[in-house]
Amino acid sequence: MTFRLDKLTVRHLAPGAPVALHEIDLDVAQGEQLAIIGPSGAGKTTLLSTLACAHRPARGRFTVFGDDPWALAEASRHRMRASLFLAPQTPPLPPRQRVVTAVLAARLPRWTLWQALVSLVRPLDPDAAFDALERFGLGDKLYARVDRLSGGERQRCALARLLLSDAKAFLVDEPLSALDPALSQMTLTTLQEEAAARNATLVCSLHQVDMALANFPRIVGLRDGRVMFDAARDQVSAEMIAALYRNEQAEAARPAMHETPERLAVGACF
Ligand SMILES: Nc1ncnc2c1ncn2[C@@H]1O[C@H](COP(=O)(O)OP(=O)(O)OP(=O)(O)O)[C@@H](O)[C@H]1O
Repeated sequence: MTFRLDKLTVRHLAPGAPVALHEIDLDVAQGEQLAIIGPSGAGKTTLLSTLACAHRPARGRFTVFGDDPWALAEASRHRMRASLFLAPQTPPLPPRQRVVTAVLAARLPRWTLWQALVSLVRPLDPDAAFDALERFGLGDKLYARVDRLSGGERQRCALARLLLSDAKAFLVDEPLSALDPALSQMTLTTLQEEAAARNATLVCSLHQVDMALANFPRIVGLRDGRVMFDAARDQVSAEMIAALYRNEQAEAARPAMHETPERLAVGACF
């Protein structure tokens, strides 16, 4: 089992921040691939960073590869984190770095300090970086500067890092937000093929419900920090999706579209 969450509650540290995840139950087996969907603010990013051991839960039980990360010594937790690759929505890549160096940074945990320093000046394995970039259609950007990449190129550059990591679980936050449909499909296919090839677990948050349903066997719907459903994709109905994305505030503010004759008549009288 990669992740086991039992009634997990997570609160952000900011003063007055509301609970971001409420009593989440979630088991994810090693090698499983699932998509997390839900409206903005549902808690998708918080869930992914909790799985990456970046947020200490407030309550509940949480294990990663069978261990509670927050019961481990810091050094052991750090080693555990090296098996978890979190790809944030906005990747924190050094802007002035060359793409090749940024991608090879995935190898840092395996390198000595000397190798890391040498690679900053003369990249140690540019062929590996090229191969990883090429799988995301970015081979021609190998020696470009990170701050000259488009938003979508930067996102894929960060995902190319994932291919060079030793991670056993990929936690990918909205990887398609800056990509056109063809690149979106290529990106998901590459992530899924890599995960399957090394039996890594893939948890991916997506705003594109159609892409989630077309590509992932298991779908978790999050709303207001709660799991609304956790189902095989063929069990996810249009009604479940509509309920997940129902915008209560907008509905309350919108005037009724189809007034009944009685209500119209009453309105006309007063
Ligand atoms: N650093 C933070 N401090 C305080 N509250 C936060 C912080 N980050 C997120 N939140 C709050 O936690 C809740 C969940 O946010 P989160 O970013 O996990 O949602 P999301 O589903 O990923 O949203 P989106 O689809 O817009 O990226 C929201 O109410 C958000 O305002």
